[in-house]
Amino acid sequence: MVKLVFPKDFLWGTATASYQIEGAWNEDGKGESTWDRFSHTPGAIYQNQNGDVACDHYHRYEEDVKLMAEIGLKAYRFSISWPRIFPEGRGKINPKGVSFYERLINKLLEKNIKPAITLYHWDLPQALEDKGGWLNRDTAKYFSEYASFIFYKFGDMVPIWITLNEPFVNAFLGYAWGWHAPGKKDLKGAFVAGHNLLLAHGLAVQAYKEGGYNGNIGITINVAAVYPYTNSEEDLRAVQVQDAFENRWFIEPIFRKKYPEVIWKILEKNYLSFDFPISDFDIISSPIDFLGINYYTRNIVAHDESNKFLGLKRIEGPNERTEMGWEIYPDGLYDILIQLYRDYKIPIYITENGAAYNDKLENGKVEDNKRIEYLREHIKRAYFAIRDGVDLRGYFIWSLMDNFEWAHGYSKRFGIIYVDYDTQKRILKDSAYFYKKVIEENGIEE
Ligand SMILES: CO[C@H](O)c1c[n+]2c([nH]1)[C@H](O)[C@@H](O)[C@H](O)[C@H]2CO
Repeated sequence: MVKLVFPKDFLWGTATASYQIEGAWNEDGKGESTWDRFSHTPGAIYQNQNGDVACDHYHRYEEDVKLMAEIGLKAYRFSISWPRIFPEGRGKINPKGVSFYERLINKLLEKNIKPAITLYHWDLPQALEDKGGWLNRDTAKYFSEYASFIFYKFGDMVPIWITLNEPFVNAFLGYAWGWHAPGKKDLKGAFVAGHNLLLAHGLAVQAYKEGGYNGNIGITINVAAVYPYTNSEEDLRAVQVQDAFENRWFIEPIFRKKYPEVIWKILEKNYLSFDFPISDFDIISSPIDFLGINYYTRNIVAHDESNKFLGLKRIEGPNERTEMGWEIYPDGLYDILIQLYRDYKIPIYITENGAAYNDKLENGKVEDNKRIEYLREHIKRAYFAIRDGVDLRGYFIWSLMDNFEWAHGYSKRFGIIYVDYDTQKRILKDSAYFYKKVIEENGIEE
């Protein structure tokens, strides 16, 4: 067996998000978030579950950091709950919220685990949503105020900063299709929300750079490698359109100061015009230090004129799928890494990769062999991408522990740590021991 050894300082981590693990939804002065409101709305979430308690990480963070150290993590990606810091989104600060994150960061540093902070992972202060949320351009300014405060408090303690998690998902699932908070259904509004999210990103990057902090800042984008159903001209064009919409819409403004032309033309054809000030793109394209990508699966697309927006349809792939119904396609990770590095020549972190399986706790163990296989195959593709020239800096498994999977509630388990929600007991799955070995050996058997 050939050993695939990663670069010496390659960062092995896991990822979580505040609303999905913290609980304490209205404790110690925290303000309501859009996800508190959305998950309290009957019918929004599987079995009307919510994140009120989640993994109770707010109270159990010390135990959780100990488990991270037991696995040997080099880094831990987590998000800060904006309304836990600014209950109303801006103005009054909640000192108990600041103290929680200060204690968490110090615990991580004590264990030599690098904190990687996501400033915003979708839990917007409800008070700002009440003023229009991401449809209101002022929210971008409020975000930069929030970010500036967080940088002021933790900027010299934290080496990796991510402004936003997946603006595409927040904008389109939250403002176009109604599947996520705030549950709106307006396609034009989703593009406006997406633009204001990018503006918020750019303002936060400017604040970070003006602060002279010594870490790195970037953004996390969800990406799925795209393949044609056939090699027909029409299907090849469908690939271009899908790639531009789902992968590049939030990347091109940062690196090229404009939205992908192919989509812009479709919007104009559908009478969706936007008067985004050109000066916004100078802010949005403030130079970042890395691109974070979340990769889970690929898309196969075919031309479909009955789809009046993008003119395409998705085709199910032939391979095995995870509990989310997502096709397992590790080569897609290699392909998207090669494509993105070819186009933007910027350091990349895989800020999320992982799989949901119907894990069973039996005799105190969780034998999640399918997840181990999923992780092994994707880690191998990460290695091959580095071998072939990609400046890949790190890999974060989604997720450290089972948690609240948005509209699916607790029905999908992504963790390498099993959470018994009745007792809040944590049990390392076999995949945690697999990952411990990968980290110890800084590599994997081919
Ligand atoms: C296509 O998957 C997306 O890129 C994606 C998958 N995931 C995500 N984004 C989010 O960043 C996480 O909060 C989810 O818990 C996680 C698992 O669903």
